[in-house]
Amino acid sequence: MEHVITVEHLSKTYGDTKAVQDISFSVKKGEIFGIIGPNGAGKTTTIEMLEGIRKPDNGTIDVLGLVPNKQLRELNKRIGVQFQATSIQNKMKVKEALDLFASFYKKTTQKDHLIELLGLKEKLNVNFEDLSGGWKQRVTLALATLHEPEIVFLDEPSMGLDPHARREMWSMIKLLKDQGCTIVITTHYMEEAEKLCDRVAMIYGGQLKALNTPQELLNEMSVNYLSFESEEIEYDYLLSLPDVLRVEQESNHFKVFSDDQQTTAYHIFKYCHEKEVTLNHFKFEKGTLDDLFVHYLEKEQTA
Ligand SMILES: Nc1ncnc2c1ncn2[C@@H]1O[C@H](COP(=O)(O)OP(=O)(O)OP(=O)(O)O)[C@@H](O)[C@H]1O
Repeated sequence: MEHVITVEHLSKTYGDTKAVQDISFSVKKGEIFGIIGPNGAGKTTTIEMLEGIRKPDNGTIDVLGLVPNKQLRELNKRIGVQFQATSIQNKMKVKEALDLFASFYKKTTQKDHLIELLGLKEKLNVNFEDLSGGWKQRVTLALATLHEPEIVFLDEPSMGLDPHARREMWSMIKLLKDQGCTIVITTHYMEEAEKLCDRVAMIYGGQLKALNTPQELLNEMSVNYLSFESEEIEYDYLLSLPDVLRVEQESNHFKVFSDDQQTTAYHIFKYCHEKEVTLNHFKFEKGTLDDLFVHYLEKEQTA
């Protein structure tokens, strides 16, 4: 598989803040690659170094055979960067914004196709300020892709969107992928990473903590759990059971993470039967990247 981005030992410090520390990864041609992590993890710093906007302190970056911060003009012909909605004039009509951005590039044969693809036709004469958040994001996505870039960089593209608009944004991004575009996206919405990305790099405190497909990450980490409510069962008892990795308790609601859910469930039911303890809403739950993330954060805090 061809790699379009290769990053080796990348670091960036602001004063005392180590924003990115010794990160290495590669992005494959045609994939949706997610950089995920909580606020302040180093996602924006990382993606902006790939875009050539920020200069790394250490390490190397190769994007389409170019060094981003040194060959920015060449790079900008081949990559697309989604601008923040705030960088577009409010009184500008959608059509005017598309025409303006198209004038920056030689190759903009995509314009009509994008209008069609992103469903922008009905909004062409609407002022940017009068669009909803979801439509604004569609427009900025179109502006980023007018020149048929090989890679598109999206920094938190569904930030502030309602769940419906967010799903629509995912469909748009998948359409771009279907056209052969490679997409690098930062997000702190774990559901977005799980549903949209082919592979995700999980960063926290500027460090790369994990890199894999969302499914493999979940498989590796045993984040499936038993969920139930009980007034009488004890946290320490649950934690003492064989195969149990950890237990989360919020008042009478328990999540029991186990290497062997069937055996753990058997022990819990047997105990409850013998002690006449009542369990409610017992379920076998599938873990999500959210659970994986909490797991990582807790590991960090106890380390
Ligand atoms: N220009 C800057 N000057 C000083 N510190 C900065 C600068 N940019 C980012 N930082 C700090 O570097 C760290 C990483 O920030 P960054 O914006 O890359 O993280 P992020 O994961 O994108 O977070 P968010 O989701 O909140 O934007 C944070 O501690 C942040 O405060």
